[in-house]
Amino acid sequence: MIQVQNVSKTMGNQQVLTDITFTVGKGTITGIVGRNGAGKTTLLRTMVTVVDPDRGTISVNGEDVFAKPEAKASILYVDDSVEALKNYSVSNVVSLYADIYQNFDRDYFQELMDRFQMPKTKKVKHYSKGRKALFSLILAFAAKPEYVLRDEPTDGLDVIMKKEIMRFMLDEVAKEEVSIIIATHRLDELDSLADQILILTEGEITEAFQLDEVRDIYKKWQVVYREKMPDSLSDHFYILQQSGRAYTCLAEGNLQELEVELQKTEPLLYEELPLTLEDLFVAKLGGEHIAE
Ligand SMILES: Nc1ncnc2c1ncn2[C@@H]1O[C@H](COP(=O)(O)OP(=O)(O)OP(=O)(O)O)[C@@H](O)[C@H]1O
Repeated sequence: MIQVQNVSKTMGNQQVLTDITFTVGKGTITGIVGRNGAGKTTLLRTMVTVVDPDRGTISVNGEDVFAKPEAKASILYVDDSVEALKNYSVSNVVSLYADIYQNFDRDYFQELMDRFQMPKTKKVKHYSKGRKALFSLILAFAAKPEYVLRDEPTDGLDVIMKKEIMRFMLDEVAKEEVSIIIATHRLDELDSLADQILILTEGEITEAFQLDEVRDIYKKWQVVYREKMPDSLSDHFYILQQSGRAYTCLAEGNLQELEVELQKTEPLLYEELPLTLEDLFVAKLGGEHIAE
């Protein structure tokens, strides 16, 4: 388990992180979502001790990462270092990783390279942008860490590569019990992926959700009426979108009771729609979009 407790950091004269507290369990995906400049990268860099917090503690499996540097051996921060190694050959990068990470598993590395049909190129620079992103993750997971920190995992990638990268991370969590912390400005990327979402706004966690809890509390329906939606309902439903007499709305609370109320109003039709994170945050934050 990673425990971040009351972490604050000022850089220059700017308060970049304020009293950050959260926990990351084993085999889970945590999304840290925030706009540009919210402090996501600084938070990840603090977790791997590249940045020293002014206050607060970070521990991994009960050990303070600043007091006991070996405690951070189980965390791997995937940054753009593959870009810096682009002139190296693939085999040199693998040797470098095997030297740095004690648990680096060459067989697993090869298995992943084969699974993703990575081209048999000599130098890293011959990989496309998408392949470089995949290669970074293959290296990271082959190092067998317990926790992987990934900043903007799909920035600048095409839709197919994005899906491939996200599915890869989900597979690793399911099969290898690794935990992943993803910092992103895109909430939609985390749909049906994250277990926990932390919203970072100007260095503060302003919302924190466990997704399985949230999905028990909210439901999204599309409802069509002959006339307009009765006022008795509009008090309990957050209207995400209205097109003529068709409403896309979010219900919060006792969902069974609310569905009975909905049926009583005799809509022409109503159907449940899949709930997205974006719906939730638009509703919860009063219409303010977080994702871009
Ligand atoms: N070394 C530094 N000195 C002074 N200010 C810094 C330093 N590093 C970061 N900052 C400031 O801290 C704030 C948070 O930056 P950070 O890169 O952590 O945000 P972010 O959420 O990752 O943003 P992005 O999505 O744009 O990468 C920004 O306003 C940035 O200018």
